[in-house]
Amino acid sequence: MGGVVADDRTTTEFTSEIPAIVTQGLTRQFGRVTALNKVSLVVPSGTVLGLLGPNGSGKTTLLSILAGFIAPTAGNFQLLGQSDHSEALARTGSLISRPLLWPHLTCRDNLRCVQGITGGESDMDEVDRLLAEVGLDGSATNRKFGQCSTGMRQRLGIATALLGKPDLLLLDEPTTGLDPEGMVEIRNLIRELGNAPGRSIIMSSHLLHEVELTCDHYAIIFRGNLVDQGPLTNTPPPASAVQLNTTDNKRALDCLVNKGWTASTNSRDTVQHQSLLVEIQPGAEWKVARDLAEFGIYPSDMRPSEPTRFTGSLEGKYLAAVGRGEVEGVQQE
Ligand SMILES: Nc1ncnc2c1ncn2[C@@H]1O[C@H](COP(=O)(O)OP(=O)(O)OP(=O)(O)O)[C@@H](O)[C@H]1O
Repeated sequence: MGGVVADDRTTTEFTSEIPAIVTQGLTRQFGRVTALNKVSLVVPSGTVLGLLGPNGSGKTTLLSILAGFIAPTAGNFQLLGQSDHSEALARTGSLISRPLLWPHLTCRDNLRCVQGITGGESDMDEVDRLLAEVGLDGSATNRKFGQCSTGMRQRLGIATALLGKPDLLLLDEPTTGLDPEGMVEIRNLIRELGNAPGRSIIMSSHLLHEVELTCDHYAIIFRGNLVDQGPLTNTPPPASAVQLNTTDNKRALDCLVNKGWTASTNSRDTVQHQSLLVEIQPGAEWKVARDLAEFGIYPSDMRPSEPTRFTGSLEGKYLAAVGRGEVEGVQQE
């Protein structure tokens, strides 16, 4: 696979103070369905942000609004620091659905056609550079699109998004439908693309580990609501966790969070159903019990939790955010 052409400067030097994207109260109705509900998201410049959420949570809707394909019902957003999006959209590349190109044309001719359609001059240097960048150089260049594998088609789709050297890339589930090897290749490609100076990327995914492997920021969207966002740090998992139940888990969760505990509903708990999971240091169960007792809440059941349920990981953040959404009754209207 060809590498991304980058100069000596580091990404950090290019990281602008101006975020790549700022949305304020972004809302989109489809009839009675609220696909997106007052989403206020910040994507720092120069980052690769993973937009996580279960099926139907609003990821495609958000990306489609940012790409200028559909309008929000309410709210607004700045793209590359600009509220007037036309200029910023010229610096934005997107791959929102599967690439639908011409099956009887080669990869090279397909890319050249898209270059023409999107207003670029015929620039074969750019076409060949992009084919190399996404790993479609060599014999792949002249393969007909209809004879390409799903992974190759996806690469060509990404190449179309890269036309015009965009500063911002919007990729909707770029690894969906690929075999494991193809997934790894596309993830590596996205990481490489994200290393280009000043470039920001949002990729949606419903795979936690994919976002962990590929991205440096995350945002979690649940039933149209943004429930968490932040940087992805490689913090080691906490030493321990405890699972507990009370007569009012919703109130107990609020109390624990107020007391500074990292706690969530344990949605993997198929036995106790919606018990709580609290991140603790070994032997600190008594502190949790003490803090709950302050609110007159007494755990009916406390037990050590499996290590995979630790809440410091992205999985923990996801379960906590989705758990909060469920506890708070986040709904699609
Ligand atoms: N054009 C449309 N007309 C009606 N409802 C729509 C339309 N587009 C999306 N929706 C609804 O909006 C909600 C969010 O859909 P969206 O496709 O944005 O979610 P998603 O997170 O991208 O899901 P997936 O991972 O399955 O692609 C869903 O309830 C969906 O049915």
